[in-house]
Amino acid sequence: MTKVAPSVLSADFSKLKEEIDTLEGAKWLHYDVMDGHFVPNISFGYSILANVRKATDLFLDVHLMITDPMFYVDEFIKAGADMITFHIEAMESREKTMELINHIHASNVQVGISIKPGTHVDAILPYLNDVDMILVMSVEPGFGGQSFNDIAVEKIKTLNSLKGKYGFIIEVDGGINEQTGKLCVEAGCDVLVAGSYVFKAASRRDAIASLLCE
Ligand SMILES: O=C(CO)[C@@H](O)[C@H](O)COP(=O)(O)O
Repeated sequence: MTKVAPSVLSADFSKLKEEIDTLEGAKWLHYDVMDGHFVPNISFGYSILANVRKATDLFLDVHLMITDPMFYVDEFIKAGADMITFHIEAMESREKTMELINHIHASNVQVGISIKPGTHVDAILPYLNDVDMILVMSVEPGFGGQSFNDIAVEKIKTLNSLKGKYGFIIEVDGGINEQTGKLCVEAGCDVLVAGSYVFKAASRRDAIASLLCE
């Protein structure tokens, strides 16, 4: 069954708990961390994540769009992340990448690796046996409300053909709505991140339900 992970980046931060409580039907919450360096935007960090953790039992899917994930990762683990996804483009070597994956797993937190639209799937093939999730970005990371780039669909198809062998799941993020979500699910995607489509909907429950339909 497809999972929907509403992206809290599109919520009204002045009433975060109330906003999270409207997400009926979702089991995951996507939490975008932006450092103003890896991406040209700044969002929120681990202190707010700790408050989000207190406010909800949803699975906290933390997406680190930051230059130095190893430096900050323990803070996000302490704050209550259930899954931590970092970008392959932020990593300088295979050794450092494996060190980060093993470090996160040692704290019993799941690990994802993300690729930007311009990064080929080949970049993450060496890690498929070691991670729980691959996050395919369908927009350039940094901002909500952008249009879906269908380069993601081909990547999802490629990854889907390898899923059975390795056991990871596939998530897509950026420009997801009923139509683009359907394309991704048909290609083999397991988790749909949706920001503006859910938070701007007249009925958030209906928006989430429309993504859950297979
Ligand atoms: O990571 C990001 C943007 O960098 C996303 O999680 C966005 O928050 C998704 O927003 P929509 O494209 O669904 O509005």
